[in-house]
Amino acid sequence: MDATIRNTGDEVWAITGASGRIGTVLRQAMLPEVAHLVLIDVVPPQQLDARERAPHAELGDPASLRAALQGVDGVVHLAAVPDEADFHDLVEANVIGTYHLLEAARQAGVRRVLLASTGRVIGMYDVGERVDVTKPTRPDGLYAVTKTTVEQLGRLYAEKFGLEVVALRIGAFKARPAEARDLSIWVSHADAARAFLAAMRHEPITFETMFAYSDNRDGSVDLEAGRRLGFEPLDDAAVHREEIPGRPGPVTSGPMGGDLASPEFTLSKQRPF
Ligand SMILES: NC(=O)C1=CN([C@@H]2O[C@H](COP(=O)(O)OP(=O)(O)OC[C@H]3O[C@@H](n4cnc5c(N)ncnc54)[C@H](O)[C@@H]3O)[C@@H](O)[C@H]2O)C=CC1
Ligand SMILES: O=C(O)[C@H]1OC(=O)[C@H](O)[C@@H](O)[C@@H]1O
Repeated sequence: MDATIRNTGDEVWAITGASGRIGTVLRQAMLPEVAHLVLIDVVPPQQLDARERAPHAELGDPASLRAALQGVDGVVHLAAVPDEADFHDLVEANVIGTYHLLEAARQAGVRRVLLASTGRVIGMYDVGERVDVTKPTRPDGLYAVTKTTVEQLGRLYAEKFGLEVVALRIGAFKARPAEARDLSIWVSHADAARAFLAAMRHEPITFETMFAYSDNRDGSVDLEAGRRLGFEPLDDAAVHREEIPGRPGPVTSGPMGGDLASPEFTLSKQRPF
């Protein structure tokens, strides 16, 4: 099977969660690559370029998503509750919201959808284990459970309905690594942009899963799945080790999810019943 990099210059892409941390960075990286960008967020995106539009749409309203996705070739789906929270809220935004997004994309004739997953879907593996995308998920909390479902919704929409879907398991997205755990899970802004652009351009795609991490020398996820799609990360958290308060070494024991994998963290976010 010959791999090709698609020329996307005349395409229209949409970003959900466009006003958020990752959305703001991807918006800048993607605008030069396409004809138009459609920005979807409950927080209105600021300072629209002439080639950007921001229709009112939200995850809870599938008809609004379908209208916003008319004429769109590719979607980057970032909008979510992005961390541990009450399970009911996580399911509504991340599971039902992603179902609405995928179904709206199918109805609107979108070709490709990139889904934001997280490294926390493998957060119960011990640091030091080498994890590739073929290993079973071991979510470190209820947020991560909803993201494993996001991945499986993507697989279903690819295999049953013919959408091209890539699930990107994003690491800790920060301008610079800020704590010991980041030495293994950091993804720089530039590498995140490289990951999403590669996933959008590569063909052919049916359903793929990849890690969107920087090339951290202390990392323990296998980046080969992304490399096969053309993602070449260029940054390494260890280069910035001296800038991290306390100049820590890499974490050498415990779950990859760190403190986020503790029972207390998850329980503290749940509405009691
Ligand atoms: N920041 C990180 O280090 C990581 C993020 N991720 C995932 O990447 C994605 C983006 O994360 P961030 O940019 O950090 O989050 P963020 O919270 O900064 O941005 C999310 C955006 O989605 C919007 N949004 C939320 N609910 C919405 C709804 N119902 N309808 C429309 N828009 C809605 C919010 O207004 C916000 O602007 C999330 O799916 C998150 O789970 C995964 C791994 C690491
Ligand atoms: O594992 C982590 O630290 C990251 O995982 C995520 O999925 C979260 O969205 C992000 O806020 C965390 O920083």
